[in-house]
Amino acid sequence: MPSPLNTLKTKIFVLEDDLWYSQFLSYHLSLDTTHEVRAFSSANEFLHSLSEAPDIITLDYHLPGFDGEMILSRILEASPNTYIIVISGQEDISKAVNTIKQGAYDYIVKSEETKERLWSIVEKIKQHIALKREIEALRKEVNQNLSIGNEIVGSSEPIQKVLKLIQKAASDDINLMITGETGTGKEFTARAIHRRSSRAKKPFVAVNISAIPSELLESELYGHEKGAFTGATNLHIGKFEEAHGGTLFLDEIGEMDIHLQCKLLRILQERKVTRIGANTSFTVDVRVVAATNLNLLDEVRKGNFREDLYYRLLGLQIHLPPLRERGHDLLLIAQKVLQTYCQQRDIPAKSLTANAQKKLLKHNFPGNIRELKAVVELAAVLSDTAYITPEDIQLNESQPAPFSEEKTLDEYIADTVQKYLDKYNYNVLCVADKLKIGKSTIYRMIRKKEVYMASRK
Ligand SMILES: Nc1ncnc2c1ncn2[C@@H]1O[C@H](COP(=O)(O)OP(=O)(O)OP(=O)(O)O)[C@@H](O)[C@H]1O
Repeated sequence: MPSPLNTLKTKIFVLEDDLWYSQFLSYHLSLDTTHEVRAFSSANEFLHSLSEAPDIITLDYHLPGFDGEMILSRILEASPNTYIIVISGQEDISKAVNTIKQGAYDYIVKSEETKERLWSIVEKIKQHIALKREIEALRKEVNQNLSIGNEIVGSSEPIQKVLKLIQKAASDDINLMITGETGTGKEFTARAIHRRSSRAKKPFVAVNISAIPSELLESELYGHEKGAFTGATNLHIGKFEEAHGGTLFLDEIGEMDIHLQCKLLRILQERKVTRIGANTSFTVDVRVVAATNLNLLDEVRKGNFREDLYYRLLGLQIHLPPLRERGHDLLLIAQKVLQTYCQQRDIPAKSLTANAQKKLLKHNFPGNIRELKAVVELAAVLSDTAYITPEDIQLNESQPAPFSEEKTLDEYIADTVQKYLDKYNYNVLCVADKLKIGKSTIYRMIRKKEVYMASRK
């Protein structure tokens, strides 16, 4: 069965002042019923019709009163995707070369063989066009599948903002800083961005800084030569080198030892890495995506994180909201996780009952998407039917919900003031204004150590 792409008509314009020859070409080209042929004897009328963007034009190069070169360039300007076949009464090799250099697809001299040559050129062009349309359709399909919204689902306002940033991050090569509580999907997001970036064909290398002892981190990141230190029995390629051309994801960057931060800053500035024990350095081209669940600016204030490194890494910042701030997105994610789980295990699809959904919505999910995923996957195992019921949902209720803790009113007030101080960079005047309280109240709370000028973790 012909593909729908191949059943589209091919629009062909014939520009020829010799009436007999024009009819000859048009008749011949119309023998294929998928061709839609239109003949022009006047260059003016022809030029006005270029907005119709024909697929193919046969161009008589020697129209009386018109310069063939000028018409050719007008066509290329007005309809750059049109294939132009120049037809000339005279054999002139240098003109043929020039027209093709200018952008014509082919050059035919009027002769006994014109009909056959024209036919085979048109067939070749049609194959090109079909291929182009197919590529275009595939590209659209791939882009749709790659649409970030298919992967990171959610319609809540915070997630819609995040999705916009992710799209920007994918189309630019700027460094990224992804922040958010544990399990909010920082690595998941970094991978999604990498897959959509110009570096997609190169590696994505993830390093969890907190999981590697400080004394090993340097060698892990930059590599070492054989014999560089006791125990270095083999050459070791560092993560920077491994990620060359691609993306290096530095998870929990806030946990990096302050001494190592200095070296990282230098490498990011110079883009050159020297393996431990080596005499020479080499250039690395990596996009660094740093992630943290700490308030890194706080760490800077406390002297735990270098300010210069902070700004070097910052680039574009994407903050992933916790699940409890994503409203009903939680259910969309749960359904997606469920669908993926069932597909991967080749088991019939399951869905959440209304009561199961309510139960999920009531839970606080301190472990965010990681916790939700574990809960939903376990529910899929426990459910014996096509439905997930509340009984299948096993929640770890030991974690208190944020406001379920019993506190005095003063403690709640102090908490609120602290949150505002953290949010507004410890600007007391601004916080006093926002909360409609006196600034002296805040200063008193600071003196009494009820609130702090840097957030307590
Ligand atoms: N939008 C999402 N849709 C489906 N699954 C997700 C999504 N975001 C994250 N996940 C899944 O949740 C789990 C945790 O995600 P990830 O490791 O990216 O979180 P994180 O913020 O980097 O966590 P941590 O701070 O602990 O390193 C992973 O299994 C990941 O596949």
